[in-house]
This record gives sequence, C-alpha cells and structure tokens, in this order.
Amino acid sequence: MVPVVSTVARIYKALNPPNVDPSPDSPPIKFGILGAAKIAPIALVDPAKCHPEAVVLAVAARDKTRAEAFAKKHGIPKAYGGSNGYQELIDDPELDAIYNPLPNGLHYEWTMKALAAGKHVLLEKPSANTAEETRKMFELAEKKNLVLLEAFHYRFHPATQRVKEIIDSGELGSVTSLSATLAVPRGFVKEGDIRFDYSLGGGALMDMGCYTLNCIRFLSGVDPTDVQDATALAHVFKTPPSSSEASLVDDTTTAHLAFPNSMSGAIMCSLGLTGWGPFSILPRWPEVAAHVQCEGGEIKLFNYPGSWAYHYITVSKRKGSGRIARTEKAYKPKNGKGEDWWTTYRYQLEAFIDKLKGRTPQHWISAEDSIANMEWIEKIYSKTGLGPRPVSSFVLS
Ligand SMILES: NC(=O)C1=CN([C@@H]2O[C@H](COP(=O)(O)OP(=O)(O)OC[C@H]3O[C@@H](n4cnc5c(N)ncnc54)[C@H](OP(=O)(O)O)[C@@H]3O)[C@@H](O)[C@H]2O)C=CC1
Ligand SMILES: O=C1OC[C@@H](O)[C@H](O)[C@H]1O
Repeated sequence: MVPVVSTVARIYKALNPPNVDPSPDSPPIKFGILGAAKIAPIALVDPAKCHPEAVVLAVAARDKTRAEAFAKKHGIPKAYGGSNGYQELIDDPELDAIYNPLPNGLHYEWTMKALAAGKHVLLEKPSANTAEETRKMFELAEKKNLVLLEAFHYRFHPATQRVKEIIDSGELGSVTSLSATLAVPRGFVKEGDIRFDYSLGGGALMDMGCYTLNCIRFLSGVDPTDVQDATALAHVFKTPPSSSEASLVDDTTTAHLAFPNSMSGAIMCSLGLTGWGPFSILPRWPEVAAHVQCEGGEIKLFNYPGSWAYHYITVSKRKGSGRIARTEKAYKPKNGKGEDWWTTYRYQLEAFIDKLKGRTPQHWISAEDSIANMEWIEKIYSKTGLGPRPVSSFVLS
C-alpha cells in the first residue's frame, strides 16, 4: 500500500477500533467517567472497547439527560446525573476505577473523593492546579494502595519511547539542549472553553505547556534547576469576563530552563497563535514538535502529542564535516505489546490495566514525576508574573 493509503487506513482503525470480547481468565476493570467530557471517547471509551480487560460501565454528568445521551451514544450501561451524580458514580460499588477528565481546577477535589471511595484513578493532565494538591492526591493513593496515573498519554506511545531510547543509547552523545512546542492557531479553542477560565485552572501553560514541560523533562531524564526567563501573553477576550482574574489566563507562554550538566531547555505553548503575513491574515499550522540537540547530532520528533495519528523521527548525526540523516517511525514497539493502530490512549490504558493487574507496564509515570511537573509549571507561572492557578477550596473530611 502507498503510505498515504496505509496511514489513512491506520488512522481509521485507530478511531474505529475493533470490539474485543472480555478475557475469560481475567475479570475486566470496570470504569466510571466523571463528566461527559469531549476527550472521554478517544481517551477511554474507544481504548476500552478494544482491551479485553477494560469496560466502561458508567458515566456521570451534571445534567442527567446529558449523561444518558452520552451513555446511549457510547454503549455505556449506567448514567448518573444531577447535583449528586458525580458522587453517586464514585460510590458505585460495581466500579473499580474512575476516569477524571473534569476541568483542571476540579481534578483535585474529585480525585480525592474517588480515592477516598476506594477507586483507582486515571486522571487527566495536568494533575491539578498546584504541586501541593498533586502531592496530596498521590499520598492518599499510596495510603489506600490505589493506582493513580496522570494521563500523559503521549509518553506511552512507542514514538516517544523510541526517541528516549535513541538518546539513552548514546548514539549522538550527551544532550546539550531540548525544546518542545505545542501550539494551536487562534480560533482552535473557542471563547467559552474551560481552557480560558482561570477559576477552572485555565491557561496555555496548564493545558498545552504541561506537555512541553513534561516532554523535555522526560527526554532529558532530569528536572530543571532554574527558570531562566518566562514570558506570557494574556488571552484577549472578545467579551471580557467580569472577573479581574481573567487577565491571568495566558494565551501563549514561552520559557527557558536551565538543566543539570549545562543542558538547556525551551518550551513554547499557545492556545492562539496569531496568523502571519499582511494583517496576520494567513493561517498558522499547529506547532507540535520536540527537538533534542546532542553533542553529535540532533533528533526531531514531529507530533509527539498526536504520534498515534502521524509522526516522524529524524535523526541527524554529524560525521566529519557533514551529516548522516535518517527518518524513523515507531507506531508499534519492536519488542513488547502494541499494534500500529493503537492510539497513545490505548497504549496508556494498557499500562494502567497492567498496573492494576499486578503486571509490569511497559512504561509508567511516577508520583514524583507528576508532582515535579506541577512544581515547574508553578515556577514558570511565577516567573511570568501571572502566578499559579487557584488552590482548590476542597477539604477531604
Ligand atoms: N489527554 C488528552 O489528550 C486531553 C486531555 N484533556 C484534559 O481533559 C480535561 C477535560 O478537557 P475537555 O474534554 O476538552 O473538556 P470538556 O469541557 O469537554 O469537559 C469537561 C467536563 O467537565 C465537566 N464539568 C464539571 N464542572 C464543570 C464546570 N464548572 N465547567 C465546565 N465543565 C465542568 C463537564 O461535565 P458534565 O458533562 O458533567 O457537564 C464537562 O463534560 C482537562 O483536564 C484537559 O486538560 C483535554 C483534551 C485532550
Ligand atoms: O491535552 C490536550 O491535548 C491536545 C490539545 O489540543 C488540548 O487542548 C489539550 O487539552
């Protein structure tokens, strides 16, 4: 098949995965979803359909009709709704695990409640509004012997893993600098979106920047030592909200970070890249790449967040006064579990279920990793002058 046809066929299968029968030997992990969130179908519903040990049994939405419509559309047997719907979901004794794709500012409260109810949690990124809240969630999970995973799905994909493998192989020598971008053109994210609501933990650095930071921290293998500079452009609302805190929502943030061993890092994230050319009318493409400079060459991973749909890895190695370059693709691990059509979310679900079943996942994101990511988000926000996102008022009784 020509590449474009095979790519379309692979993406089609990824978005329409086959239904698999439940495993006769291993009871499925039964999930409940908090909120009829836009991300839930691709992040959990579809991956669960093609995992023999996962089933989505229930969904809750603030509005019962919305929960029922979501349940009907996705073949989910139970729907909870109304003012107590989220709590009823969490208290459902049939459920083993909760997927939390609520707005960032509600991650802490509902993850704490789910853990307190004895449920494992697959938690959307970024973990919470603050590092302290993230620490508390992981402490409770550990105390209750429950699995809590921040859903940085891209980490589980073979493409990201392959780049890390190339770096760690030493083929290109030591890393000298890293950068990652995640930015979408203006208009991509609509005005009333949770991403522009400060009270819900909005802002480009929270939404997109958490990936960029996570990516350079993962690929470098260490945490930064300092935020050298950070600049944020505030979002300009068409209809400015009455709250003065709306001015703390960043549209675009850039930061330069120092790393150990004289490594440097740079991130850029945006919820609204402006157009270019006369009067900025020419459209921009999303920016979705990670670059790693090494003493002996460089690596580019194009489309690390959406690597399942399409990506390429270019490895350019210095040789004498010239270079030798190659391009790799990694939709499936060379050794290990996976199919070329598995989405980043499907790989993530595999790891989550492996962990719950006592098997060793191919990859994992530790509590320390998630806490450190939030710490550095806070440090960058602090350097921009915008300050951290609001602390949750929730107290676990
Ligand atoms: N892993 C990934 O690739 C992605 C992750 N995300 C993350 O997932 C989360 C949700 O994002 P997304 O699906 O795009 O967002 P949505 O706005 O579609 O979903 C958020 C859900 O939160 C619920 N909710 C509860 N309280 C509120 C409130 N006060 N205001 C608004 N919504 C509320 C709503 O549920 P209800 O149905 O009950 O009304 C809604 O369905 C975020 O944390 C985001 O960072 C988002 C996109 C991609
Ligand atoms: O997690 C995400 O990944 C893709 C982005 O477009 C989105 O805003 C973000 O929430």
